[in-house]
Amino acid sequence: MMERALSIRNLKVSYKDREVLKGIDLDIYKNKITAIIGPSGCGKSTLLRCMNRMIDIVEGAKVSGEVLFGGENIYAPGVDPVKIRFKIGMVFQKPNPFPKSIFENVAFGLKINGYTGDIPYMVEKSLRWAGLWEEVKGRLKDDAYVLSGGQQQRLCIARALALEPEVLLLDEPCSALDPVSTLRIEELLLNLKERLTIVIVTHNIQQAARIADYTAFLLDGNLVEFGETSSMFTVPKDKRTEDFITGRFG
Ligand SMILES: Nc1ncnc2c1ncn2[C@@H]1O[C@H](COP(=O)(O)OP(=O)(O)OP(=O)(O)O)[C@@H](O)[C@H]1O
Repeated sequence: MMERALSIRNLKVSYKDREVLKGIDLDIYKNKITAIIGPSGCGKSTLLRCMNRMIDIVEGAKVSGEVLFGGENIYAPGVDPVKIRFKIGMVFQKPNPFPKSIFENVAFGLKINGYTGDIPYMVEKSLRWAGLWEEVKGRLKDDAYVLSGGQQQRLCIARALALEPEVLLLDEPCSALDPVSTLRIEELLLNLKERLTIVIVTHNIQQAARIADYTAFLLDGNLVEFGETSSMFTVPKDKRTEDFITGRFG
């Protein structure tokens, strides 16, 4: 049987009194790319934010159910969400480098984490993993904002990778990027899955088809269908999945 990086069990989320995730059960397999797709407002970002307790910082959000990581529920009492986020990293829609140098952006997490090893080595390694090293090696002291949008997004990926996470969550990481930068990120994710597990929220069906091993289709807070991308996109089990992936709604 395939190993799971995360197991989500009966996950429910409400904002104030409105339930937006209505009991999700979903397994995220190790060293695979899982895409979460569905129409706007169906709960994709909310589900992703539950996977590393980023949801904790959303005001008014109430979570019930379990997210098992290494056999332990990350919502159990006493679990430190900060530690969880080191192991389950996240990259957002809009590239959000810190107002610091390229080097310091990648080194930041290591420093606040009290890392005592070789920081320059880790910075180089992370930038290589993120496919950015060759482009920035001569200007590590430059401000991160001099980089293009696509490079900034790869820098944010490098920043997350520096902490050697087991899982990387990406919330529409390419939606602010041009097609060439988008393809570079996709290529990068395909290479990265050898090292870690990837979950990506995307509004781009073609992107899911290109890179995801598994796809989860959400609709109105429910998981309608989950399975191998290749079979879901050729023979969807549910009529609603078929309608969505053929562009009839959403
Ligand atoms: N902080 C919040 N407070 C109240 N309601 C929220 C909050 N965040 C999201 N919602 C609502 O919860 C529902 C699910 O939102 P979510 O962002 O998870 O969906 P999504 O599928 O990622 O949407 P999109 O594709 O448009 O980003 C939506 O109806 C949204 O308006």
